[in-house]
This record gives sequence, C-alpha cells and structure tokens, in this order.
Amino acid sequence: MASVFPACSGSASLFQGTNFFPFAAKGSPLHLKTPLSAKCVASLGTEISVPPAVDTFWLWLKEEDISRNEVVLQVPKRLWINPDAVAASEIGKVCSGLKPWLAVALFLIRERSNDDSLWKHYFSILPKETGSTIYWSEEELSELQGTQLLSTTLSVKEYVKSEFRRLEEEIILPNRKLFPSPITIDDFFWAFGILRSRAISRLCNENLVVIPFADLINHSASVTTEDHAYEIKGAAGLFSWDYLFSLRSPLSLKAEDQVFIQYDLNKSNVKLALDYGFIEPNSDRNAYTLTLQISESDPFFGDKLDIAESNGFGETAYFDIFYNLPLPPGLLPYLRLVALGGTDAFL
Ligand SMILES: C[S@@+](CC[C@H](N)C(=O)[O-])C[C@H]1O[C@@H](n2cnc3c(N)ncnc32)[C@H](O)[C@@H]1O
Repeated sequence: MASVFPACSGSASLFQGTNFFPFAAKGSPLHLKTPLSAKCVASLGTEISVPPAVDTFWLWLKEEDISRNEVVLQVPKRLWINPDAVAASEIGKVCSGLKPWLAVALFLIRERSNDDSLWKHYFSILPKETGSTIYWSEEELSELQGTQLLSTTLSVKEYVKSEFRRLEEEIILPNRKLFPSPITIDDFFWAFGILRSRAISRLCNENLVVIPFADLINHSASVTTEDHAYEIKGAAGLFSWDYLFSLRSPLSLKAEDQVFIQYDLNKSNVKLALDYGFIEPNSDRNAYTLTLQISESDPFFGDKLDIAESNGFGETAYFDIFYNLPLPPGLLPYLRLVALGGTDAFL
C-alpha cells in the first residue's frame, strides 16, 4: 500500500541537541520567542496512526510551556518565497507574465541547485516528495479504482504535465543561460508538491507564499481554528525593521509538546490526500466534489455568466458535498442558473 506520509530527507545529525539549524542559531534572521527545536523523528505522536512506511519526520517542539495564542515563531519577509522573491531574482524578467505558482515553482527548482542560495539550509531538509497521490505508482493508484480521488489525481497530473511542456517551450529552453542545469518533469512535480503542501495564501496581500521553517509545522485535527498566521511589522534584526510572518500556537502546550496548527477546516479528505498526502479518520471530511458548468452552447451563456460572476462564481463551480451535512450554500441557485432555459430564462 502507498505511503501517505513523507520520508524525511534531511540528516538527523543536523539536529543534534536543541540547537538545530544554522538558521535558528543565535543572531539568525529567524525569531524564536521562546526556545523551539526542530526534530527529525521516527513517529508522529499525533492522533493519526503512522504506517510502517514512514521513516522519519520533521516537526517543531516547544521547549517551554506556552499558552494559547502565544507567538512561537517569526520569519522576516526577506526569507519568504513568493512572486516578489522571484521578481527580484535573475529569472524575474522572464517569469513576469507567468501564473504566480509557475514562477515560484521555477524559482524553487533553480534555488534548490544553487549552492549560494539564501535558502540553502532550508532546501536541504525539504522532502524529495510528499505523500500526495500525485507521486503514487500505477500499482498504488490501482487501489483507488472507482474513487473521485483517482480521477482528480489523474487530471491534476495531466494538468501539471501540460503546464510543464508549455513552460519548457516558452521559458526554459529559450533562456538556457538562466537555466543552465536541465529541468525535468520530476523536478517540476517536486516543486508542485512542495507548493501544494507548504504554500499558504491566508496572509493579507499574499496569494502564494512559502514561509521557510514555519512550514515544518504539522496539522492536527484537534486544532479547530485557522487563525494562527499573522503579518506584522517588527524588528527583523538588530538595526532593521521588516514585515514578519508571525505564528501563534492555537493550543496551550507543555514543554516538549509538538506545535500543531489546522491546515484547512474546509478541505475534504480528497483534497487533504492530494495536497498533503494524509487524510483524517474523521468522517466530516468525507466529501464528493460536484462540478457544475454553464455550457458555452447555452443561448443565455453571457447573461448566465454575468449573474454567476456577480455572485462570486465562474463559468465552472465546484461544490463539496459532505456526508451527513446540508448542501453547500450556492449549490442550488447555481444549479438552477445552469438549468434555466426556454421561457423560464426570461423570469
Ligand atoms: C507543511 S508540511 C509540514 C512539514 C513536515 N513535518 C515535513 O517534515 O516535511 C506538510 C506535510 O507534513 C505532513 N503532515 C503534516 N501534518 C500531518 C499529519 N497530521 N499527519 C500526517 N502527515 C502530516 C504531510 O506530509 C504534509 O504534506
């Protein structure tokens, strides 16, 4: 059976004792409000059982008791990996017209092989792949036959392949000097998986950002709030000020407890498996995603699209239907809009 957990790619010796990363050492740009240590462990210690395929796993541990909402970690903006970091880099110009995730994916791939990268230590501990179903073998995927997870996984893989082919043709090959080392489809899948499992989009003004080291924090179903991430302005060094990503613990913790957050309360188990490579045993996560679309051949296509857009939907809309829960708001009105025809369309 496929592993839905990542194997640890870093070396445990990096983390001997409590002072682990060069980044987290004294005078580093990382702000640790109270001692915090990262460990590469053999078992998660979460409420979710760990299959034998799991080797090791990075996590953050507090070394002192902390109360709920206490700040545990701050990361200055200059370490964030986002479209601004790409724009300021050597590949900024050629990536300016790309979708943000494509630009950041290329940036991740390029920085990973750069020995002088600002994020060198961070890249050394990133997993080679996540447990996402996009990395499962044919044989493993055959276990999913008949499920929505399988069809979604296959279409995501197709989408990633076609985006890569376009990127190769339009950006990578015409700019050989900027991309001296060959970039393979596997590299691109790696970057895609890293972004799906580690990028956040909940900060104000940030649509896609990876916050190195804050992204080591694991998910727990026992955390039921999502308001752990803040962007604040503060001291980013002895003499400098910067925007900081500030992470508060949603739970009060005893020394040596693992710091957990809630990744997303609204993601179904299909999305959790696809994005992170784990699912929750909790049946509230079991959902079927219904896809509805206003057909371009509909005689009222333009009007219907206007109505959909003015209500926050598009030409295609996705609705997660959860087992034993009421239908999502918007599903029935959207369905009615799609189905309206004949004289009803003039009502
Ligand atoms: C944001 S990263 C967290 C960093 C992770 N600890 C590591 O060592 O790479 C998200 C990944 O951590 C793992 N993860 C986080 N919380 C988990 C949980 N409760 N159960 C299983 N895997 C989890 C999944 O592999 C997921 O793709």
